[in-house]
Amino acid sequence: MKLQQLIQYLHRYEVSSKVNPEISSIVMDSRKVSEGSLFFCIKGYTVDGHQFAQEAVNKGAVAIISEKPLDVAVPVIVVPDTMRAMAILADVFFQQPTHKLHLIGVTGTNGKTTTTHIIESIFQHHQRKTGMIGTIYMKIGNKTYPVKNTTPDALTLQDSFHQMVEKKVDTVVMEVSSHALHMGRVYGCDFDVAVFTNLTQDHLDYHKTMEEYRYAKSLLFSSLGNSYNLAKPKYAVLNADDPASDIYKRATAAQVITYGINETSDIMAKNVKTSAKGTTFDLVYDNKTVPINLKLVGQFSVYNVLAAISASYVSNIPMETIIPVVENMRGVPGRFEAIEAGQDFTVIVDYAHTPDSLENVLKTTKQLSQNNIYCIVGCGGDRDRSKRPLMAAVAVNYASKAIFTSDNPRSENPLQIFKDMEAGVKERHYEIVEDRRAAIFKAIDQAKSGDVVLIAGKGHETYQVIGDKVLEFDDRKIALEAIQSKQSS
Ligand SMILES: CC(=O)N[C@H]1[C@@H](OP(=O)(O)OP(=O)(O)OC[C@H]2O[C@@H](n3ccc(=O)[nH]c3=O)[C@H](O)[C@@H]2O)O[C@H](CO)[C@@H](O)[C@@H]1O[C@H](C)C(=O)N[C@@H](C)C(=O)N[C@H](CCC(=O)O)C(=O)O
Ligand SMILES: Nc1ncnc2c1ncn2[C@@H]1O[C@H](COP(=O)(O)OP(=O)(O)OP(=O)(O)O)[C@@H](O)[C@H]1O
Ligand SMILES: N[C@H](CCC[C@H](N)C(=O)O)C(=O)O
Ligand SMILES: [Mg+2]
Repeated sequence: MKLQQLIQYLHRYEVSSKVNPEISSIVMDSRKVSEGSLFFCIKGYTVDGHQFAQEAVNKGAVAIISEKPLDVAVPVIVVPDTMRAMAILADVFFQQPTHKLHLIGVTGTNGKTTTTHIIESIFQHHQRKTGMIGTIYMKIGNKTYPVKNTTPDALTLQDSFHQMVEKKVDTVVMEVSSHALHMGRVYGCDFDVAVFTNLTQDHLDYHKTMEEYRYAKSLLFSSLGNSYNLAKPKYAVLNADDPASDIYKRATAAQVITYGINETSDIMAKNVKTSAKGTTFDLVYDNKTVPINLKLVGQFSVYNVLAAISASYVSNIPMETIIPVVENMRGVPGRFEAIEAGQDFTVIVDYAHTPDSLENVLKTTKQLSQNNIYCIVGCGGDRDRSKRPLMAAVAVNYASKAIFTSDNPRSENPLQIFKDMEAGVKERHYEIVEDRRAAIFKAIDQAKSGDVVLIAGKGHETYQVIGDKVLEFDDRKIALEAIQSKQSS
């Protein structure tokens, strides 16, 4: 595509030259520039990408998109906001891939990764070729690709959609984080179905207030089509039991379908019964009632399943296809994942890293065992500090033995993170073991028959970030080592 053809999609810009080179790639990282690239200067949180313009030109960039005039030997297109320009041009450059896909976006504080996996599985069983983008990986069919963010920047995102279209994917299900909505990473995405899981405290380091956080999530619903198109109707799938849904309902012009357990909703679960073996409920929809038998445990799983059922049902997948898939779902990596090596106590690795998710998981754990519950928990550094005392309080309230340990301390001193956690706990019913491996070994060593050890916070993560070091670390492997070491001693 030629430069001048591409930039005509920008609303407001000034271009320093009429030169019209062919654009071979669009890039936001100077280290990835090659001959023929169009380079976007992005003011980041760490550095200002404008300082890499010359380096980009040296590497072969044939034009630069910038927020100020630059003294370089290639055309400079000055725009008010390079991030916005990048999202618009990425959509155009990759030939508006989301118009060719059935795109389902899932937002909410907890349950996005789990819900997207259930939706993916339903569509796959309906013989659809799927793509998935989220916290754990990007997937095309069953092939996985590593990711840096839950919802990637607009360039990576549109490039991924383009690759999916090339590989004949017809349906994409993706997690849409509040950061992404707020930063405009999903501008240009033509969502067909937007799903809301729930809203509880997280990310106040970034959004500052719950109102701002709630507002960021509303952007997914307000971006759904404003005029009704019979051939491609848009749907907002909302959790009737979460008060934020009232706001999202008003934010969207799309058809609204609700799901829930307590409030009357279009797709409802009644008579929910949870046990260690699974969960049963009556699925009530369209004046029908169908008994459901899940292998997934915990009431929170019912919500994720209802959200996935609703998103699939409005996408015209018959319930006869949907129901057996949800009944056979065995879970998602690092989400309530049991580590089994023949021991007589239960070890669960889970990604709970918010007060609400930790509470949900601990409640579920308590239903599974009358014996001691060990909870190993930490809080990530350089993230919402105000959730730390709340998470600590939840751990101490629900567990028989809480062990505070390091999660990803990042640039923070772990001792300061423990201090923030301890502020939420009145009595000292907890222990601090800074080294996560030692904490896991300690709990597993002490666990007796029938006890449960919950290792919370890192789930599928295979690393631990301490300072600027990214060290290999996988809760699941360490837990297995600890169980085996106990068995052989
Ligand atoms: C705060 C934040 O969101 N930061 C994102 C941001 O990084 P940044 O602003 O630090 O970038 P930067 O390093 O300052 O670089 C600025 C620009 O200069 C460029 N550059 C940089 C160096 C160089 O040599 N040459 C060069 O051109 C960079 O490519 C970039 O375009 O842009 C990067 C590229 O898109 C993101 O990967 C990065 O996410 C970081 C890793 C992050 O941790 N983000 C979190 C807060 C986040 O977004 N989380 C949500 C999930 C939350 C949840 O679900 O719980 C998510 O969607 O992942
Ligand atoms: N519907 C739910 N409500 C509350 N907690 C949940 C729910 N579903 C899962 N959880 C808990 O939250 C944790 C994270 O779940 P999941 O990874 O699906 O959420 P996510 O929204 O993708 O999180 P992230 O924002 O970090 O990507 C799980 O390990 C579990 O402890
Ligand atoms: N997407 C979440 C992941 C948190 C995972 C937890 N292990 C941590 O490092 O805090 C975040 O960036 O806040
Ligand atoms: Mg996720």
